[in-house]
Parts: sequence; C-alpha cells; structure tokens
Amino acid sequence: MALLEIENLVVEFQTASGMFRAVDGVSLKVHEREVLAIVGESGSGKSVSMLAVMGLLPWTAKVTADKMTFNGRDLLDISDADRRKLIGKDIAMIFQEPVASLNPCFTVGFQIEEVLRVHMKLDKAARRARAIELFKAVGIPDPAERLGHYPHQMSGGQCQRVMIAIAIACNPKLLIADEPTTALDVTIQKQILDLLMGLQAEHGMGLIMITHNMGVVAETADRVVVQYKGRKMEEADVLSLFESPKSNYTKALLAALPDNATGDRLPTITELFVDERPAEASTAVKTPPLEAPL
Ligand SMILES: Nc1ncnc2c1ncn2[C@@H]1O[C@H](COP(=O)(O)OP(=O)(O)OP(=O)(O)O)[C@@H](O)[C@H]1O
Repeated sequence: MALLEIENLVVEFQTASGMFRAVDGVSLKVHEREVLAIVGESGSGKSVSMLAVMGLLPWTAKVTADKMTFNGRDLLDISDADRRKLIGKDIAMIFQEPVASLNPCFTVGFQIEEVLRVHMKLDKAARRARAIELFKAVGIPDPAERLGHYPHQMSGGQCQRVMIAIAIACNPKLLIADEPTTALDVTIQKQILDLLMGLQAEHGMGLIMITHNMGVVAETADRVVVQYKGRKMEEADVLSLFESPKSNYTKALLAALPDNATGDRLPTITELFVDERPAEASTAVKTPPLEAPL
C-alpha cells in the first residue's frame, strides 16, 4: 500500500475574476522510503497540491479528488481534530523561507518543544532532552544554548536546520520538503540537501521533494512527477526521465539546463516548449489574476 495516494486532484481558487484552477487532475503515489520529486516551473501547482494534502489551503480554495489517502486513511473526509493529530506528526512539511516559517515571537526551543508537547505528550525535562538531541541530529552547534535563541538571531541555514528538526521531531512517515534550499546561500544548499537525504535514509521516511531545480531532482529522487500549469505532464523513475524523457515539456526543461547549452545563449522554456494540451484544456487554466484573491 502506498503511503500517500492521490487520484485526480483538482484545486480551484475563488478569486475576484472567477474561479482559477491551480491544480488540474494530478495523480501520484509515494511509498515508504521513497523519494518523489515534483518538478516544474513557478506556478505549476506543486506547492498547492501538497498544501491540499496538508489541509493548509485558505477557505477560497475548493479541493476535490477521486482519492486522497495517507496510509489508507481518507484525507478528504477527515475531521479537523483528526487532521490536527496527523499533521505535524505523521506528515510534516518544511518550506522554502525558513526564517519566515518560524514564529519570530518565540525562541526556537519553545517552538520545537511545543510540537513535542502537543504530539508526543512529553514532560518538560523529556522535551528539553529530546529538543537537544534533535538539534544535534540536524547539526546545530551548542544545541542547549541555541534553544534559547529567537529566529532572527540565527542564519537562514540554521533556521532551516531548526525547521527540519521540528519536522522530524515526531518521526513522521512522510516529509514534504517545499523548495527547502531555494532561499539559502549556494554553499549551504548542499549541506541541507545532504542532511535531508541522510535523515530520510536513517528514518526510512517517504520524502516528497518539491523543486524547480533538475540538479536537485538528479541528486535526490527515485521517481519524478513533472508538472506544468497544474497538470502532470510526465511521471518516471529518475534515470528514465533524464535518459529518455517522454513529454515535450520535460525535454524542454532538460534542454534549458546550462550543461546542455550548445550556443552562446541559453534557450528559454517558452522557446523550447509549445503547450501539448488541447486548446480547451489549456484555456481552462486561466492566467492567474493580478488582483488579490477574495
Ligand atoms: N490563495 C490563492 N489564491 C489564488 N491563487 C493562488 C493562491 N495560492 C496559489 N495560487 C496560484 O496557484 C498557482 C500555483 O501556485 P503554486 O504555489 O502551487 O506554484 P508552484 O508550482 O509551487 O510554484 P513556486 O515554485 O513559485 O511556489 C499559481 O498561479 C498561484 O498564483
């Protein structure tokens, strides 16, 4: 049985200029111990699909699917109370802006201990000991002292390590990493990716890596889903995707990599890719409105 199973997921937002379809019939599966990369350019609905799984979309979103289960449990028909027990414990997510994802008003120690209090019911001393252990596991130096720091006192890379420590605090079965290295210095990006992959292997978690970076896909994924304008264009194991991509969009993504440049100028995706979908389908996905959502 797959850990996460999604069939025909559609997410639409109610906006001032009508309904906007951000995710258009996406299906995917993730198994235990598997790393699935979801790749696609900005706005292709990668984050929105996973926020739908987490139940973290605003009220303006309408989520429908033929199936959305976690470990056999129906996520479409789950009570708010049951979802709160699951999210942050069995399914955890880390985001691309680590500093903004932490609460600036509380110490990082309070924030990690809060997760341990709510989900693991540990007493104060056990929470502190576990928090120190987790900070050590993600490579934060002087963990006991760092627990007393606020997010603004730490670098972006350190904050992402804190976010990862919080995400793995309750030994989740599935970790969703939404562009976890995009906001970080290049020198730190590799360290954070290595840390995530090490933890994934050690804990046997399923990992969904959302990225627009084909280099990250190549380094991390077992299987890849390619998304474009809310639709799944292709799904393949990582080797097949790089060696024999099927969809023209995947071919365009690969051809736009600097390593594949032939002339003195890199081609853009729009030069390389013509939307393969029937006109009816592609116009169903309207250009996002500029005005704020309702
Ligand atoms: N609350 C919202 N109301 C209206 N439209 C939204 C809302 N949230 C996201 N969208 C739109 O949904 C589309 C998909 O967004 P999403 O964040 O999933 O893209 P993405 O593929 O993850 O790209 P990125 O890497 O830039 O985050 C975008 O066009 C975005 O503007």
